[in-house]
Amino acid sequence: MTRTPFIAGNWKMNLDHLQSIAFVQKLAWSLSDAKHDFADAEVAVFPPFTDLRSVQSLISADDLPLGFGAQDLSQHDSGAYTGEVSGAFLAKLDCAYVIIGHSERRQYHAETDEVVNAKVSAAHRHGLVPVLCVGETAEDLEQHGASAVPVAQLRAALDGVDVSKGLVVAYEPVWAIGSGQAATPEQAQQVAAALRAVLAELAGDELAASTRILYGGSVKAANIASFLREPDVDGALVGGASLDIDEFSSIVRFKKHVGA
Ligand SMILES: O=C[C@H](O)COP(=O)(O)O
Repeated sequence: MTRTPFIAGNWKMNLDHLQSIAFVQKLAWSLSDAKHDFADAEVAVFPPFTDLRSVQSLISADDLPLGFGAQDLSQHDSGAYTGEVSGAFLAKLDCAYVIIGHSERRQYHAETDEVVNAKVSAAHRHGLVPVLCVGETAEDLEQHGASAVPVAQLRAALDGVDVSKGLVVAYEPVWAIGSGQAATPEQAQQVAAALRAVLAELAGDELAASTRILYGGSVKAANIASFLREPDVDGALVGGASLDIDEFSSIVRFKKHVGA
């Protein structure tokens, strides 16, 4: 089973819609450099909602080799939910992916496992592939080890969910996000393997073997190769470094062939 490596750039709350146009143009130019072969990696950016229309137009008009998605969606499809954005609207904008359950949503917006679960279903209703984030805090790590909380979050998020409708999992230890202190590749592998075992239990070996599991948390050009060498790590969800075109391009250029 071959899994195409996936490098995802989560811009978080950075770059307005005008900046996003210049950024995507420069990024596409940087990635088109023929000296570097990145053809085996799928690359996607996750801009703020307000940039999506601009990014969509640019990617489609210039046929750029970039995917894109949103950073969140509502668990509801429409109605009196002021400030929320429906998966239906994201699908209309050609989003392929949507990040769900990022630790910043869990922490600052009180998103529970139940809400995350409802959002995964909402994404599937609209044909979007969830990039489902799970990860332990420093306290969790100390008290329960690395895998327990991410595994529990994955089980809760997928309760009643048909994984065959599409899924990417992102393992992001909370303490590694934006800290400059990435997890070790060994820890990323250990947790990714535990997550894949849960996927096998819930959805069968074939789906587990074809589902991509990313690592996220202080990924940069200097450490991406060490993560991608691990057999169960299929790419990265990149935050800060995705806002630096040279750095992000260098990350993308580390390609990897997973499986056989
Ligand atoms: O979604 C991305 C993660 O939160 C990682 O962020 P970071 O690369 O800035 O540590």
